[in-house]
Amino acid sequence: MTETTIRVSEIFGPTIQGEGVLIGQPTVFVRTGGCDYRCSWCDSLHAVESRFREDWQPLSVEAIWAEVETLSNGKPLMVSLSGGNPAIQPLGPLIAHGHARGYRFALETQGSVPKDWFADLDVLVLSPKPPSSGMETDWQKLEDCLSMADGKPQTVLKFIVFDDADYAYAKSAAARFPALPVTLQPGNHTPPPPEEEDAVIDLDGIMARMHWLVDKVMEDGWFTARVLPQLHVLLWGNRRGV
Ligand SMILES: C[S@@+](CC[C@H](N)C(=O)[O-])C[C@H]1O[C@@H](n2cnc3c(N)ncnc32)[C@H](O)[C@@H]1O
Ligand SMILES: Nc1nc2[nH]cc(C(=O)O)c2c(=O)[nH]1
Ligand code: SF4
Ligand SMILES: [Mg+2]
Repeated sequence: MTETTIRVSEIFGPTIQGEGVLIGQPTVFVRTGGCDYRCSWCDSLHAVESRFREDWQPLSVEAIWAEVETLSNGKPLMVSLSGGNPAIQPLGPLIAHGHARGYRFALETQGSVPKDWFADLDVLVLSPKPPSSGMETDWQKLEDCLSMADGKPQTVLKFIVFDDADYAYAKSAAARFPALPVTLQPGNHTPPPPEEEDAVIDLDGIMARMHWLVDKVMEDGWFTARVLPQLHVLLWGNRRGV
């Protein structure tokens, strides 16, 4: 038994990873509760805002693991750690527990809270936030995240792009870390009210921004970047738990 408790908003899957370099890969999500950011367009407010706190459960590693094993039918796969900011939770023991059973771990974070256990991950997705989010990037913290990872996990940058200013941010942030692969993801303007499970998505808007972003990247000649939609949003809209 470990003493660790982790604040969990939801555990779901298996589903496909809908975003970034692992797009399409089967995975179970462990979404932690709580975030040090408040992005204007956050699509996961049910795991961010403190008014949903009572829905977040403090769970032991064993309890989380029982759910992951049930969902994956005991077959090792990639576990996606998201949130909220999963970096504010003590996830080291969970990662060790899963690795011992043949599972792998990818973490999604904005890069504001470095942790030494980042080095134990298989994939680290850093998604620093562009101007449209209303957040400020602490570049030192982002660099500290990379130092903690110590070159061990596959590390990638994922930028959300709504407009020209976001694109310029992605371009200059990527230039700071020339060794890291980049994915660009058009923003989804219609995060659902967290109370509403099935809010209608602005599919035309998402497709228009995807086209705009592809054109932009081609015109700019940024041929090392990958442009990807949120596949799960195209398939299932803003539904939770998919
Ligand atoms: C909900 S966040 C949780 C992990 C971490 N807090 C972060 O932001 O990286 C998971 C991913 O969704 C992205 N995301 C959040 N809201 C979005 C939106 N409205 N449109 C597109 N991507 C969004 C984030 O940038 C991040 O890459
Ligand atoms: N299928 C699926 N893919 C995802 N990629 C990132 C997600 C997230 O909310 O962190 C997410 C999610 O919630 N579902
Ligand atoms: S950092 Fe991630 S979880 Fe936190 S508010 Fe921004 S998008 Fe949402
Ligand atoms: Mg999401």
